[in-house]
Amino acid sequence: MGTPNSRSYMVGFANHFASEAVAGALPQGQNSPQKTPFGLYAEQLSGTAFTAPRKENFRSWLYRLRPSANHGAFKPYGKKTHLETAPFTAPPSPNRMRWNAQPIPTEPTDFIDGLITYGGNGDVGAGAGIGIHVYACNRSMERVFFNADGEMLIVPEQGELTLVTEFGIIDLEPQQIAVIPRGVRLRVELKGASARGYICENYGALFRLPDLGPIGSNGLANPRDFETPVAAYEDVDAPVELVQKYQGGLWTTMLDHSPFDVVAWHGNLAPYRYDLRHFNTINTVSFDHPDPSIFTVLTSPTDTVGTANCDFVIFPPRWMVAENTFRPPWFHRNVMSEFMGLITGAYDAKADGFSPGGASLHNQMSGHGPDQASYNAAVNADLKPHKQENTMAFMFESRAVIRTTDFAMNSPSMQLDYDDVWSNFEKGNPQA
Ligand SMILES: O=C(O)Cc1cc(O)ccc1O
Ligand SMILES: [Fe+2]
Repeated sequence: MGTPNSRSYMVGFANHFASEAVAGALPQGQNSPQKTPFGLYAEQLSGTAFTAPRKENFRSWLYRLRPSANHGAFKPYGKKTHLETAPFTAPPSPNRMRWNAQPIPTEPTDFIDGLITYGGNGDVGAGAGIGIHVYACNRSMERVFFNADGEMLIVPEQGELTLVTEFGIIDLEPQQIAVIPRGVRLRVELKGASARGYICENYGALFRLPDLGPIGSNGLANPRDFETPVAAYEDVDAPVELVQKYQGGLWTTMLDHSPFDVVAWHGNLAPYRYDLRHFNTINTVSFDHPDPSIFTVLTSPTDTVGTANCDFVIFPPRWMVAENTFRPPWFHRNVMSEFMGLITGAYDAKADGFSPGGASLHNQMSGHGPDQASYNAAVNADLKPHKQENTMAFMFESRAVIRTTDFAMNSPSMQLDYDDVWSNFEKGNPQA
């Protein structure tokens, strides 16, 4: 399949965009005229209920060569994968967990077959919670995928990708992220020999920018740094497999044409990418280590104000200037559950053992914080301004406990001695 070459983006977050790959393809002044330009098929794609309040309402109109209804029955995918979906039924573990990176497969493996679920929470059927996956693959997809269960936040750690979508084409590299809305057809192509990264599958409310409160009207992830591709389409009449994830199961059917046949579209539901290096980091210039919510890039809220279905939080390069302060993350026990990954470099709370492609899970109320080497270095540090460089860690933080899969629990990459990073701290001495 040939990939069209156009690579242009429109900027802004949740904008109402309009884009046409062929001039005149978008109907003017209405969505579904009796006869559309060029005989294209008008189709609405809804990301929220028709009746969602206007500021929460996301939908787009697509104008395509064929209706996407033009397909046969889906059959169960058949092949065994490591993909799982909430509700996760294994008893949740109170233990802290950490994993080394998953190896790149040796067998030919594309993005679909390279998905490995670590865990998640909530219930896909109820539209709440998240699934947490890693992808590790060594082949471009020669088929098409869509996820009916939720939007996908893709966080590459290794390897550049081309994301061919119904809305256009996104180039994606480590330190950038992309969000693919629920249902949007996707072909993940590799630019190099392999690729690896993380995925947060969001069954709940759509990701959005967090409120800024007293920070004001600018800062953190700025809306203009989000990029949505312009319309680009394939006119290919050849068989192609279409795989969907539906209520946790994978299903497959054959199409006789490329589903990337959207010539024009308009609306506010569309894939986007964001470069984490554009994050405008806000932090203390006086003392103490603030809560990590200052690093929130995107949030999926719940009905309980301030209590997220998922916060996507990053730990970007930044100046550390706090005076008379223990600068790394403190010891803490959190009501929210924390899944972390590392895109590059080292993380300031973990001197070693947490490596790029690796992961950690600190579930609700589990005590965690700096390891001993990080602690000792921080209490003895000369507190001059210090630039924390070459680092990019992230966290998927969620209101509900993250239940792990059997695969994650039994993976050889799991570090069975993780508890030891906190076992040898010297006792405090109030008598001293
Ligand atoms: O546990 C972690 O490393 C993530 C984290 C970072 C931080 O700066 C404060 C709290 C927190 O949970
Ligand atoms: Fe934490």
